[in-house]
Amino acid sequence: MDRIRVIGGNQLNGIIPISGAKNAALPLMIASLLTSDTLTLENVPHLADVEQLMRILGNHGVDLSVNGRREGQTETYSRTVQFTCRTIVDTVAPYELVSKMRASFWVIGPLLAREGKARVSLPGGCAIGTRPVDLFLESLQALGATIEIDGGYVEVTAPKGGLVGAHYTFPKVSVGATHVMLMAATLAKGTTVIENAAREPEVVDLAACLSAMGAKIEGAGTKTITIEGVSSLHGARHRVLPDRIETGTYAMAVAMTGGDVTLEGTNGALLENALDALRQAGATITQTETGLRVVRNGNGIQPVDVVTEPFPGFPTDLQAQFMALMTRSSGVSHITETIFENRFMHVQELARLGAKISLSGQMARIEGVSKLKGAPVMATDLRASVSLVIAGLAAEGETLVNRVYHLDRGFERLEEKLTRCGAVVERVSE
Ligand SMILES: CC(=O)N[C@H]1[C@@H](OP(=O)(O)OP(=O)(O)OC[C@H]2O[C@@H](n3ccc(=O)[nH]c3=O)[C@H](O)[C@@H]2O)O[C@H](CO)[C@@H](O)[C@@H]1O
Ligand SMILES: C=C(OP(=O)(O)O)C(=O)O
Repeated sequence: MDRIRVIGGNQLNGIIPISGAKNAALPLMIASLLTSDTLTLENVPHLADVEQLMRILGNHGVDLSVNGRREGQTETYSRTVQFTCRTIVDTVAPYELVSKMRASFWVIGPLLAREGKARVSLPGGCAIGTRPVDLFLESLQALGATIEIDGGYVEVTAPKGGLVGAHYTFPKVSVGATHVMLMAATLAKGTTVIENAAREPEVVDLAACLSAMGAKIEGAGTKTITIEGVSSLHGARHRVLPDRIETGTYAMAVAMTGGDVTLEGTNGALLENALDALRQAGATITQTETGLRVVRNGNGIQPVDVVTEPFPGFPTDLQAQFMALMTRSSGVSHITETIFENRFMHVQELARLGAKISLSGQMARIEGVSKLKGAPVMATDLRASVSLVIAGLAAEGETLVNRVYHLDRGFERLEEKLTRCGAVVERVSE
């Protein structure tokens, strides 16, 4: 199994191209199930989750055509991919495919809207909490669907005349359930109003793509989204927005090691809250014409308290990385996780490197230390894994990060991007 070896101590200097966002690409790809025309997506990142979703979509009848790399900028693997689903050949999403990745459950919305039925395995994904699907089911029921759970599968059926628009208030903000209700409502009869909708940039990106496909959507990016159902959607061309979590991750890596890096092709407006925290920690961050420049020279890392919240709050997907940074701060900081109940699996691994962290319920207290020392570590989820790479970049000696497949789910060419900026990071196969 592959591992990532990090030799700490080097600053980061140079350019890191930011890829298309995993968490936007996945729902955008799923939206291709809503039309018999071709949906062309540019800037699709080359990630294990994207490849897995391609297999899942193929199973439903989506034909794929991959058209090479984007031009003009520093080379990335991000590609233009055409998705064409002339007919849905199977409305079953089987356990073997869905259990590997939570977002694959989201096919339930388009399959239901277009075919009137779906049978989708309950999902898998990162081990960061229980992650129920009650909000998906409740919101689809609001559109008239009937739901049964059978043998680990959700069986969902639309009423005879198809889904019907409705007014639904999410009792809790859910990114995935907002994506799914949004997609389903585009083909429902009449008007749907989603209250307490997720406001994440990835929801806005999906709404923009659906609108380009002929959907009538207002309010994406606010708490209330209104959708006027249409009888069919058509093809479109859409560019996946830059990955704000990858952006924040590399910004935190630079804040950790010191140096001067431009995160190319990204936009600070996607993660203002996290950038504010980084500025308080001592980094200088400026938007330039080509991307986001992150500099930390001379000054140390200041302790900063953060609380994870739905957008526009501090993202839970940057919590582990920020904790890694705080392990080297010059004081005591607190990080409170409010989204997932079990997203502190990196704490004990950071402790292997010498971090001083104590947990009390959903709050971590981090006492900064003057040095970390490399060690073998293992993470159980994607963002926790990359937090260990960040810690390793500032640790003395060698850090070996096991279970690299987590990293491959969400970071395109991580070791290459870091190495080009002066880090010593390599993949070792055994
Ligand atoms: C592929 C993708 O985009 N994944 C992101 C998405 O996950 P995902 O869409 O799964 O996360 P949600 O926003 O749905 O989850 C937020 C909270 O709502 C709870 N919940 C959710 C659905 C439900 O039916 N019932 C319920 O109780 C969850 O357990 C969690 O406590 O948003 C999360 C929160 O920003 C991010 O960490 C993930 O990276
Ligand atoms: C938690 C994540 O992914 P998923 O929702 O697919 O588990 C993530 O991207 O950090």
